[in-house]
Amino acid sequence: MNPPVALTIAGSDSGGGAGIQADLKTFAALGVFGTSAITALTAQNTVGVRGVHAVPAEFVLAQAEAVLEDLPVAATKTGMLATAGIVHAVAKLAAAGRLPSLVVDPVMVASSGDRLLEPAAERLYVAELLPHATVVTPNLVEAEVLVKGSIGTLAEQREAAVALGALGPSVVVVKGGHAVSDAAGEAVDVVWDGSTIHELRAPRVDTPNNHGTGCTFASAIAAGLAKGLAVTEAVTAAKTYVQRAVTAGARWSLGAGHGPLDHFA
Ligand SMILES: Nc1ncnc2c1ncn2[C@@H]1O[C@H](COP(=O)(O)OP(=O)(O)O)[C@@H](O)[C@H]1O
Ligand SMILES: Cc1ncc(COP(=O)(O)OP(=O)(O)O)c(N)n1
Repeated sequence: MNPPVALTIAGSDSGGGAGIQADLKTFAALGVFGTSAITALTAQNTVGVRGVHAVPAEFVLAQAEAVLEDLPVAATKTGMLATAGIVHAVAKLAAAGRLPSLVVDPVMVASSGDRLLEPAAERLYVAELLPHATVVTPNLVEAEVLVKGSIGTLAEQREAAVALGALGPSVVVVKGGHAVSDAAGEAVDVVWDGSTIHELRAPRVDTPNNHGTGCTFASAIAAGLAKGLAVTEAVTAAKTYVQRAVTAGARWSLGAGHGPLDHFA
């Protein structure tokens, strides 16, 4: 029997911890056949991003269309989209109904602090891409940019999730890997499912090896959707998967900075 197929539209992380590399490892670990459209090459390691070489938007589309016209893609995930041109092109594809079960991880800045998205592209997420998302998964900083407000408490994280829901996605997850003041010892993600809010909590793993957590979480959601899970089930399963990968990756010592997760734990 054929495996389910998922497509990731994201950037390459030469260090292997985040981006396309994390997405494809996640898909494979979860029994999903992964395909990709690469938006940018990054010269990156666990310490930081040394350079970004964006792919022209037309060639990102050419990759996605080559995959979509041949393979039975059941779920899609976007990560680093790099430029306003690429966000616009991907949004047009989504608006045409070509990107099934779309998980949008609005990657803006790496954990090292390096920018991964042109500032001019931020407003296009709101205006063009989020209305077509099945799930959007901003971290706290990305949620602050998208809702134009600051998030310092769990109550504000919840308010941001509701505000993002008004922008069009079916489900919103405001991730709490970057702690808020009243979530001591836990990584708390706030989920708005279209009508109600709930929290996904897990013990915060004390480790520097957290590079690629966001990419891994969003791809795990896409993998769950490709396998036919309901959206909130896919989100819950992704939280369990990322917790396992962070916990196992904490045993590793790869690189001098923020090391990768163990996707095959
Ligand atoms: N140290 C940690 N321990 C446990 N879970 C974590 C940790 N860091 C991040 N997570 C989880 O990983 C997922 C990605 O979150 P986050 O790190 O906020 O995203 P991003 O990588 O986009 O900044 C979330 O489910 C979050 O709760
Ligand atoms: C090519 C590329 N894409 C995305 C990221 C960011 O990864 P993410 O998992 O969102 O977060 P950090 O671990 O970097 O905080 C990246 N670094 N490179």
